[in-house]
Amino acid sequence: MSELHPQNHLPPLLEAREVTVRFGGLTAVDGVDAVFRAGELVGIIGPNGAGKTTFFNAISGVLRPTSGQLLADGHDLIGQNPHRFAAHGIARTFQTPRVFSEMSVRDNVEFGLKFAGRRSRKWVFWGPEARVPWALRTPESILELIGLLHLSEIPAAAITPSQQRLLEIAMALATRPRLLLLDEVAAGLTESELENMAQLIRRIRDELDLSVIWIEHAVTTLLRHVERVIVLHQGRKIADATPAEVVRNPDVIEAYLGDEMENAT
Ligand SMILES: Nc1ncnc2c1ncn2[C@@H]1O[C@H](COP(=O)(O)OP(=O)(O)OP(=O)(O)O)[C@@H](O)[C@H]1O
Repeated sequence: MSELHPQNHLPPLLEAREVTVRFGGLTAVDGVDAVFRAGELVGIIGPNGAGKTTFFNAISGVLRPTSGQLLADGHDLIGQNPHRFAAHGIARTFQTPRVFSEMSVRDNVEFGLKFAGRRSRKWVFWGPEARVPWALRTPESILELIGLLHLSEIPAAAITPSQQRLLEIAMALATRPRLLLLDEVAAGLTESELENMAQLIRRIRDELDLSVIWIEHAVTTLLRHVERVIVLHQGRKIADATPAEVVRNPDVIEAYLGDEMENAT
C-alpha cells in the first residue's frame, strides 16, 4: 500500500533519528531510528517494558528525549510542546484513555477540534478546509465514523471502557492528524471486539488518508492487519519489516515472538 501512495516522493511525515530516552540509569529507548510515511499502517510490538509507550511519548511530544532528532516537514520537533506536534499533524491516544468524564461524548470531541485550533464546519467550499474529509468536519461526523453517535449526549464517565477507547480515537481524529498513534486501544477487548477495532483502524487509514502507528500486545491480530512492524526489545529496535519477514526473524523469535506465538496457539 505505502509504496503506491501518491505522496511517497515527499519527505516522511515523521523521522526519528537515534532517539534515546533515559530515566536515571535506565535506558528505556535506545538510539531508535524509524521513518513513517504517508498512508502507512505500522505496528509496534515488543515485550512488557520494551520501550514502546516511551517511544510514543517521545514522538508525540509528551516527553523530551534525552537525545536524538525528530524531523517533521523538515523541522526538528525535539523540545517542542504537544501543540506543536499537533500542528504537524501528530495525534495520539493513551493506554489509559484520557477523556473528560463530566463532559458529554460530543463535547469531548469538540475539545479535540479546539485543541488543534480547528473549527467545526460542515460546509466549506474553498481553502485548505475544503480538503478535510467530510467525516472529520464536525463532532457528529467523527462520532458517526467511530460508531458512537448514538451516545453523543451521554457524559463520558457513563460509557464503557471500550467505548472510552473509541472516544479517545475520535478526539485524536478531531485534531485532523496526518499521523495517528494508537497505544493499546484494543487492550481488554474480546476477540470479536478486537477484530472490529482492527477493521476500524484500517478503515480510518484507508478512508481518511492518514498514517497509523499501532502498539498492541494482541500480536497475531496486529500482524494480520499492518503492513510493517517495528519490534522493540530492551529499548532497541531489533526489526523493522513486513509481518511475514518479522515472524521468521530469529532475533524476534528469541526475544519475543516465540512465546507470544506459543501463547496465541
Ligand atoms: N516515567 C518513568 N520513569 C521511570 N521509568 C520509566 C518511566 N516510564 C517508563 N519507565 C520504564 O521504562 C521502560 C520502558 O517502559 P514502557 O512503558 O515504555 O514499555 P512498554 O514497551 O510500553 O511496556 P508495556 O507493554 O508493558 O506497556 C520500563 O522499564 C519502565 O519501567
